[in-house]
Amino acid sequence: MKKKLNFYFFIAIFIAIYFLPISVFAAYYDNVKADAIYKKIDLADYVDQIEGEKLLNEFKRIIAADDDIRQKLYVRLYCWNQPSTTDSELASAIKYAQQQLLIYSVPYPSAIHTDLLLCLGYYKQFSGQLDEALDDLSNAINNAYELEDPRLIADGRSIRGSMLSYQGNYSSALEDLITSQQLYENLNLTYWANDNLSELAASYRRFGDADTALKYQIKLEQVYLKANLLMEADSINNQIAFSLLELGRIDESTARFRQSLTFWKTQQDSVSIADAKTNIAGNLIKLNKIDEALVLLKQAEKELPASYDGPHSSLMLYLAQVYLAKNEFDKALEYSQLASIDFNRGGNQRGENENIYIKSDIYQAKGDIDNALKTLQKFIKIHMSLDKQNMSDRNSEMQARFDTNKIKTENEWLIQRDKDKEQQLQILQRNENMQIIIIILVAIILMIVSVFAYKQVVRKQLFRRLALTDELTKLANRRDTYSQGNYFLKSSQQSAKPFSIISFDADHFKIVNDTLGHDMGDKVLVKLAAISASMMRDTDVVGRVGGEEFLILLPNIDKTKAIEIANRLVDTIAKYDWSQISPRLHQTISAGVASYTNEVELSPLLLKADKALYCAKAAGRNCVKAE
Ligand SMILES: Nc1nc2c(ncn2[C@@H]2O[C@H](COP(=O)(O)OP(=O)(O)OP(=O)(O)O)[C@@H](O)[C@H]2O)c(=O)[nH]1
Repeated sequence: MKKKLNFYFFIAIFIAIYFLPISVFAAYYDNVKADAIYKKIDLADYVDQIEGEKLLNEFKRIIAADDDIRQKLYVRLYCWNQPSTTDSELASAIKYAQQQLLIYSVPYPSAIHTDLLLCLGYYKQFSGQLDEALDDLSNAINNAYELEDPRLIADGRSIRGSMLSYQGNYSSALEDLITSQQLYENLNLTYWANDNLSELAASYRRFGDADTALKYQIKLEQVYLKANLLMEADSINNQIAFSLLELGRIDESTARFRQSLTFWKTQQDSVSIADAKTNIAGNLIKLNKIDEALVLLKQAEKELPASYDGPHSSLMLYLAQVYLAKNEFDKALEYSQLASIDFNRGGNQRGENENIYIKSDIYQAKGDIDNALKTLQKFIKIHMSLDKQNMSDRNSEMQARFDTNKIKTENEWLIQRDKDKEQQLQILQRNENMQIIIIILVAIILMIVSVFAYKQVVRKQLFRRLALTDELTKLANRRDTYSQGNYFLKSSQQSAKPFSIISFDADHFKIVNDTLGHDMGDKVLVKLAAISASMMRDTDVVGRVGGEEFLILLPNIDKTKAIEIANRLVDTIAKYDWSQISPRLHQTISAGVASYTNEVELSPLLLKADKALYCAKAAGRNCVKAE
């Protein structure tokens, strides 16, 4: 029993020590994997949205619930990777960002809070909440500067720059986009540097510098095609088409829009197909192919959701133009009104002014001179203010171009600060790794020590057993038998329960040795031991106390019962088929029984048993006598 307990104890220690490093290892491995996934998502290093979602789910699955740092990274990634095509998707994306902002409001500012604020502003601009979006983005950028976090500054200024550029606020847009461009390049974030460059190029185009835009765009298209980034390549292909259009190269522009239509047909993306058809139709209108344009626009109208206010505003404007050309003035006016809604929602002043101009044409064609004049006056007013802004933008653009040295110095300082922080983080990470290695080493040492300790205990137990066992018969030896006999005697003294012993001895054993040899004599002794041990209870002790003398200890057995047991043993041995050992062998034993009366020690009881055994021998052997 004790032996078993020891064994289980060591097994338990072994398992604990064995599994401790395994769990530490598993956690460490998961973290390494999670960090690699994070990097992949952060660098946009995946083929499409589906792969992106899979990566995000895998990241969530493997990070531990109590891993605060990675859980925060998950919230940030999740915020940016929500679906945002429809109005309801946009609303739920905004809601998620707002809820998380409340959760992570302390400490302020923090990287997660800043990133969530950027995320919120990003979605708000697409849902038409332009002023709020600008506030959120600007606050986030201020926080990013306070945190001296160049990546967040770059993200914030890139998003704000794109938004301002779309709205026609070129000077601020260029300042933002040039800053973010340098930061992305310094941080070696190639994907985002290219993405930002495409916005920068679009800004030049909108600003009237389509040549510069085209130069950047053609280069970018090569980069994307080489990297097999087909979505990005298509996006830049569209930008190139717009630049070509602005440069009056309408056929080349149309060919590129058609190329985009083919691409989206293979992708079976109905919204993007509708967008491509709208763009082609816009070019067809310029070529006066009105009917052809109308077919495409009607197809697009069925698929393009109004929440896509950019492409949708163009669709509405083109439909207004087409119906004007077809002299269907009411319809033209209706679409012009819808275009106004889109342009105002997206804050696109340039677009809205173009729409106002067309509206004035519609009124004029309708013969409504009053409204035609009013609308035209409105157009001139806005046009002049835009022109003024354009002038100031041009000055600012010059300034922005000359200011790049200042921006560069500021950015370099930021990057250096970021590198310092990165170094500190690496040191911390190294320390963490060291701790894990130490835990593993200590566990291995403990494992080795416990294996040795276990072996030592097993060996000790073996020695103990050998010291108390008779080598030939494997019975308890004389020392052990007497020691256990003393113990039973003491128990009987205390409990007043009976205790008996049987001393037995092989009859004429000398003759067996002399005639059959000592080896055969040994076999007889082993058999006698086996027969007697098999006939006793587990609580009895059978020991070999001399050459061919044995002693049986019978706790809780009185004299009558002991005599009965002794007789049964003598009979069994006498009846045993000894010819199995040697043909003419017939072995018997004589036994003496003694029971505890009031002996203080074992020796008087042994003496009594020996006396009885002597009597049995004297009585002719093969019998039992009791004292
Ligand atoms: N084979 C073998 N013989 C042993 C061993 N120990 C003692 N003996 C022998 O046992 C014999 C004991 O002989 P005795 O004491 O004369 O008694 P006996 O011949 O059995 O005659 P009774 O006891 O009077 O019936 C001796 O010949 C011992 O050598 C042993 O371990 N192996």
